[in-house]
Amino acid sequence: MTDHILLVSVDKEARRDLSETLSRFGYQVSAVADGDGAQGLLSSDAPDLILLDDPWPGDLDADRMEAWAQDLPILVLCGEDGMEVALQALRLGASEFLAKPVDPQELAGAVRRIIDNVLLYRRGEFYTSVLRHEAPSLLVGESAPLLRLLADLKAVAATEATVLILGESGVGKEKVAQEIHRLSPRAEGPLVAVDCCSLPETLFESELFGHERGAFTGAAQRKPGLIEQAKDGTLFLDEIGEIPAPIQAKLLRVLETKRFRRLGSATDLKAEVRIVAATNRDLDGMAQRGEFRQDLLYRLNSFVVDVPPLRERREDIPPLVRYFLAHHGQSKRIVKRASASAMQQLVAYDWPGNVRELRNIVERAIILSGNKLKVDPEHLTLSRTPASAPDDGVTLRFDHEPTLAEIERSYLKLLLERHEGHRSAVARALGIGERTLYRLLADLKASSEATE
Ligand SMILES: Nc1ncnc2c1ncn2[C@@H]1O[C@H](COP(=O)(O)OP(=O)(O)OP(=O)(O)O)[C@@H](O)[C@H]1O
Repeated sequence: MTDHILLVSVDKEARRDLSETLSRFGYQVSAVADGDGAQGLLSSDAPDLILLDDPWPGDLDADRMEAWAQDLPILVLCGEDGMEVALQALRLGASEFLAKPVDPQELAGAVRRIIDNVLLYRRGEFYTSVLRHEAPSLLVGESAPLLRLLADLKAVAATEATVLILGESGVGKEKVAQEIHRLSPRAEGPLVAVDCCSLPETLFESELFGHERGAFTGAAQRKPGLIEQAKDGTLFLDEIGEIPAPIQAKLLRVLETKRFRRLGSATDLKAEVRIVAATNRDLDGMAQRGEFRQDLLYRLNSFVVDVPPLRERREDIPPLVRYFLAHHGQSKRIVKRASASAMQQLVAYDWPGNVRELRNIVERAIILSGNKLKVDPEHLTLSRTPASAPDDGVTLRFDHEPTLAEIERSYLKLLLERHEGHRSAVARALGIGERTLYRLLADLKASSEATE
C-alpha cells in the first residue's frame, strides 16, 4: 500500500517541488497551504506522516501542532538558521527535522525511517502490554477478574482435576480450555476439542468411545474414539449441556473409573485423558429439571472456572482491541489504532456477545476504515447504544395474517441477525437447547429452499 504524506507549505513552489520529489519515491502526496486546509484533510483521511515546511502557516498554533503530533509523525523542514523553529517543533511533538535545502535522497530516507519506526513502535506498545504477564497467556487482558482467573487456571492446570468452565457465549471458554492444557503437564500431548452440540446424537457414542469392526452396520473398520485420540492430553467437551442422556451415563463412568469401552467391545480400556468441559447453560437448573444427570454434574463440579462477561471486566477491552487490531486477517504491515473516542465507545458498550462480538466489530472496523490509520467511532457498528440500552423488543411485520410457522421462521431470522448468528445466544433467547435450535434451523433451511 502506498504511504500517504500530507505536505503543509505556504510556498507554492515548495509544494510543487516537494510533491514531485516524494512522488518519485513512490509516496502519495496531498499538499495544502495552511493549517485549516490540513485540518480539513485530516478529518477525512489519515495520512502516514505530515511534512511541515518552514515558515509555518499563520493558522498553525502550538495547540493544533500538538494535537497533530499526538496522532501522526511530523517531519519538519526548517530554514538554514531555523534552529529555533526546529526546537519548538520537537517540543510540540514533531518526530524529526531536516535543514533546508534538503537532498531528495535524504528526505525520502527520513520519511521512510519515520513511518517504519511508527509501525515498530505501535507493535512494541502492543507487545509490552501483552508481555506484562510473565509468560504470555493466550488470554489477553489485564483486569483484576481476568488476572484472578489466570491464577486459578495456573493452579488447576498443574493437577489432574476435571474442570468445568462456565460463562456466557463468546467470553472465551474455549480459550480458557486451551490455556489449561498449555499450562498443564499434558501440554506436549494432544488437545482434542469436541463440540457436543454439532455431533449428531447417533454418531456421538461411536465418535467419543470408538467402535470395533462390525459393531454396527457400516462399521467396516475398528476406529479409536476421541477419548483415545486425546491420550496423554486433554479432552475438551464444549457445550456439555447438550450431551444426550445415554451418553451422560457413559461419561459419568469415564469420570468415576477412568475406564470406557469401544462400541461392540467387551474389554475395558483406560481413559488416559484429562477432561475439561464447558457450557453456557445453567446445568444446576437442568439437573433440577431432570435434563442433566445430577451425579455427572457433581463430578464435573469438582473445579469450576467462571469466566466473567466482558461488561464486568471493561479494563480488558483496550488491550483486547489492540490485540485484535494487530492480529487481523488483513495486511499485517498496518497496525491501526483506535482513536480515543472510538475506544471510549467500545469500553462503554455492553457486549452481549462478549469477546467474540468485540473481535467481529474490530475486524469490521479495520475494513470500514479503509486506508486510514485510525479506527474512528463511525467505523464501529455497535448494535445498541452504549451501556445498558433498553432491550429492543420484537416487531415482526407481515403483509398478511401469518401462520404460526411463518411467525416462527421470521422470529428465528430476526434473532439470528440480532445475535450475529451466534446459535448459543439464539438458543438462550428462545429458552431451548442448541440441539433443538439446530433442528429448527434445518427446518428453516429446508422450507426456504422449497420456496425458492
Ligand atoms: N481473553 C481473550 N484474549 C484473546 N482472545 C479471546 C479472549 N477471549 C476470547 N477470545 C476470542 O474470542 C472468540 C470467542 O472465544 P471462545 O470461542 O473461546 O468463546 P466461548 O466462550 O467458547 O464461546 P461459545 O460459548 O459460543 O462456544 C475467539 O475468537 C477467541 O479466540
